[in-house]
Amino acid sequence: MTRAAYAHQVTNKTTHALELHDVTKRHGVGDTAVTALDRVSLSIPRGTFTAVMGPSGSGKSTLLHCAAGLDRPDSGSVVLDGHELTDADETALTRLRRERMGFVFQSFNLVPTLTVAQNVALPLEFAGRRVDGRQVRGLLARLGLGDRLDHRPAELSGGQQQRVAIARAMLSRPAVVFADEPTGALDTQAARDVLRILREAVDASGQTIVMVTHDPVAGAYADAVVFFSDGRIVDGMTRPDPASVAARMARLSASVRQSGSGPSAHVGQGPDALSAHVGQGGNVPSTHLGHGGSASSAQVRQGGDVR
Ligand SMILES: Nc1ncnc2c1ncn2[C@@H]1O[C@H](COP(=O)(O)OP(=O)(O)OP(=O)(O)O)[C@@H](O)[C@H]1O
Repeated sequence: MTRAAYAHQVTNKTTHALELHDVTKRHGVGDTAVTALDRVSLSIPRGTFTAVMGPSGSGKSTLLHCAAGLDRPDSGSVVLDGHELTDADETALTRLRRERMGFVFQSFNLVPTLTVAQNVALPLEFAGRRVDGRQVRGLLARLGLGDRLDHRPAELSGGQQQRVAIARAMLSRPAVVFADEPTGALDTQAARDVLRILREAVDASGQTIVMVTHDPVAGAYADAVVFFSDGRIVDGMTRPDPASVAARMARLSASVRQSGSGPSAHVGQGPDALSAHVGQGGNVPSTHLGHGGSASSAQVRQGGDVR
């Protein structure tokens, strides 16, 4: 490794949990090929909560898959917790996922035959690490499941099952928790409980969370929202509130409907080469959002618009 590359990794370790540089991912081949991510750059500071939003088909899931090493970009680089994923072989990726990432899915993905406590301990056991029963019980108690340790998933409500999945994702204090529509299958109250828990994990424990969601209320629990359209980051918002997020989403969806697919669906100021810098001021590291290219850049200030 060159000295510059080493310096980059060290810097990255102290500031950003996740960085995507100029990531492009195409699905399919020939005439039917789709560019799901188009030179996307994104830096997520440690201890922050980022929501990824955008119309259906805009590339959110592909982003999550590339960021978690579940899918390989065609070009560009992904660095998670200081580790370059794009160079890693499958064994190394599996280890990185087990040791440094947590996952929360819409459908909970709990093992039905295991108890709550066993489900939570499972990733650590897979990783061959010691499971501290006290830590498992303490975490579940904090998530309001202290009296459900020996229940099976089928004996829990949807919201309770998702809280188990969150405990499972967070037990090992991973560098990043990826949440894919974590409230999609929940009623309003259970969804709020889950979002509050995610928020608290960031505020109290410094957890880094990247969450894909369609729900403006969910997006508003994040520190920053990154808006996708046509495989590009086209907008960003810090200190989001549900009404502003809903308005941006409506604008994006209308723009996509008007223009169909293609670069004209791009929302934002300036030409195709848009980058948005989402900053929080002071010493808080900023989330840098960019779409590759050279021409224009934009700043999102606290709670403000891209300019
Ligand atoms: N395996 C695949 N083969 C071919 N095309 C794909 C594949 N996966 C995704 N795509 C296409 O890539 C684009 C981005 O898809 P992606 O699932 O990332 O979008 P999304 O924003 O997560 O959508 P949704 O909100 O509907 O889940 C879409 O046009 C989709 O049809």
